[in-house]
This record gives sequence, structure tokens and C-alpha cells, in this order.
Amino acid sequence: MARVSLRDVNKIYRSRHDDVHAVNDLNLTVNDGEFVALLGPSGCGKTSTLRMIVGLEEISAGEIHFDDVLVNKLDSQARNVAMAFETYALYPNFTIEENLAFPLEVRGLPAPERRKKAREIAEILRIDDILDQRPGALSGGQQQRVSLGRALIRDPAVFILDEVMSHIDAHLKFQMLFDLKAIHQEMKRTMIYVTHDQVEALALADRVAVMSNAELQQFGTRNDLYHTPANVFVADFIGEPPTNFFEAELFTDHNGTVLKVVGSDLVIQLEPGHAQRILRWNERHLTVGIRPQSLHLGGDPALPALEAKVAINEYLGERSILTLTDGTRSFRAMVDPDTTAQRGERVKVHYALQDVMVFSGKTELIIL
Ligand SMILES: Nc1ncnc2c1ncn2[C@@H]1O[C@H](COP(=O)(O)OP(=O)(O)OP(=O)(O)O)[C@@H](O)[C@H]1O
Repeated sequence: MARVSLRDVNKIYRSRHDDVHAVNDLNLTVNDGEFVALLGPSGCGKTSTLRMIVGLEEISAGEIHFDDVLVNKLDSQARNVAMAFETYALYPNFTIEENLAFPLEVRGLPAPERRKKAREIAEILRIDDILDQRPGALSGGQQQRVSLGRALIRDPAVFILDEVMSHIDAHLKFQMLFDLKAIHQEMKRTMIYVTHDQVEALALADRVAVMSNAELQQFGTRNDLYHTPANVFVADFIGEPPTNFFEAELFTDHNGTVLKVVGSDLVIQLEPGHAQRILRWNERHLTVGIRPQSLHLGGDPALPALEAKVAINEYLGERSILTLTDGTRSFRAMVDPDTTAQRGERVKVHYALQDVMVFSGKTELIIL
């Protein structure tokens, strides 16, 4: 096991025409035995980061340490990292046990030891009943587990998974998420999981590093990311359906300080303490975020509300999503699936003051 620390890590791909700064001053520490997800949209620098950790890509600047050892110049073998990909070709003519034990055979371990380790890992992965079969006879999920087992059997210090589920169907994905979590709990390896899918990242990881545009946006637990996103990007990227954003201006009158949505009659109330903090920020133009989950139809009438017309009532089984509009601004509320609100109907959706997120209009950083 190992603690993995990235200090001011940069990756610049140089070419004759153009340099691509794929990772910019990345600082990140994954604790010993921790499960961390690297999450971000395509092209944000996840794979480059991962390849530098594994030792498949040169580090342009900065340092990577495994515990206290600087690994910049060490190759993958010497770093003792294992990497699992989505497609991990198994040897079709080998049994599952032989497939699992193969990395140990390469290392020259004697047969009885290989057999013992293969059985141990198979038990953790719940494939101990198919050890005599060949890959062709297995389901996709079983094959995936065998390939994970083959990576894990080397007992790596760090275990890296690159988009291992991007093409797996939803049902199998659910099972795999469960399996991976169980493997981590059982083996307590340092694991780094790369994905563009927030559901996977939030379900699996102890902490999630959200990247965008070559930079780390926030590194925290799912609670941190959901309730105190560092900026507009994280508030938008984390959570489904995405956060409603409103461009707003700060106004103070005899009722206190409120946020008036630009180009609309919508007004968003603020807690008095929050209003003070925003006033100190000295910015009039702000971005307000309210999650669809924080807007309640038929909520406590004492709470402030946004009033708008229903544009779409989308039934999704366990919930419905209302798209509301006041003519100029559209936003969404997640409501009870029994909601019968019809298109064109005027409704009020209530919110609690603590659920209002306010971001700087200039830097997009969170203010509260
Ligand atoms: N070998 C390379 N040469 C030049 N540019 C590269 C190379 N590899 C990646 N890039 C560029 O670096 C940036 C980051 O790519 P990277 O693959 O690290 O992102 P990513 O978040 O993993 O994306 P994806 O999920 O699509 O793989 C992108 O602009 C990409 O085009």
C-alpha cells in the first residue's frame, strides 16, 4: 500500500505546431488505502494524470511521491502499480485459475503458491466456483471480475482503474460498483478510479477529485462536493439533474437584502447573515445556484418561493422533474412522481434559505 502525492504536477505535450497544457499545477494526496476517483469531462486531463502516476507518461514538471519515495524517474514495474482497463483480454485457452495466476507465473512464483493466491483472490471476487472454466464460458461481468483479479493478484501498492465501466450496461454496472467497493473494503488497497461519470465516482470513492480544463477544481467527499461546491463548475457538474443557475443582482430595501434575477421578476431571498457576507464581498452581479432537489412543490408556505408556469412535467418513475418558466428564465424542480401539475399551470416552489448557493459573478468561486 502507498500514499500517492502529486506536487505541482504538470503535463505539457509539445509538438511543432502547438503545446497542449494537459495538466496544470496539480496538487493531490491520496492516502494509504484510500479510494479516490478522478472525475471530469472528456479532455480535462484525467488520463494524463493517471498515466503520470502509473509511469507511462513523463512528468513535465512537479513531483510524484509514493509514500516518501520520489517516483518521477521510476518505471511502472518499480512503482508497483497495477492498472485495469475496461477491456482486459483474458487468455482464451487458459482456465480462469491459470488466467488469474499468470502474473505470478511471470514472476516465477512456485505453482502451489500461485494456486493458493489465485484461490484467495477468486474468493474475494466471488469467482471461486468457476476456476476450472475458460473465459469463453463466462458472462461479461464474470470476465470483468477475472481481469480485475489478474491485476490485483500482483498485490500492487496502488491499483488504478481507467474508465472500466464506460461501456457496461446499467444493470451490470450496478453489480460492478458493488464488487469494486467490496474489493476495496476487503483488500484496503490505495485505489484511483478514473471516470467521467459522477454516479460511479460518488458511489465508489472516499473522496473525489473534480478536474476541468487541466486543473483540479475541488477535492472532497461527496458531501463536500454536493453541499459546498467550490465553484460554478463543480455545482453544475455534480448532481443530477444539474443545478439551476440564475444571474442575479443584489438589492437592499426595507425588507432586507435580496437577489433579483436579471431579466426576470424572480426574487431570491437570503438569510440575513448570508446577506451580510455577500455585501462584504463587494460584488453586485452574482450567480445564484439552487438545486432542483431543493425546490419543493407544496412546501412549507412560510418558506420563500419562486413562482412560475409549468412548461414540462416529466415523469421518471420514482420522481418527476418539472421544468418551470417565468417567460424568460427556465429552471427545474424535482418533485413527487404523483404531481399532476399540467403545462401552463402556475405553481410555487419553496426553498430553504440555507439551500441557496451564491457564487461570484466574476471568478465563479463560491461565496456561500
Ligand atoms: N499524446 C498526446 N499528445 C498531444 N496532446 C494530448 C496527448 N494526450 C492527450 N492530449 C491532450 O491533452 C488534453 C487532456 O487529455 P486527457 O486524455 O488527459 O484528458 P481526459 O480527461 O482523460 O479525456 P478523456 O476522458 O477523453 O480521455 C486533451 O486536450 C488531449 O487532446
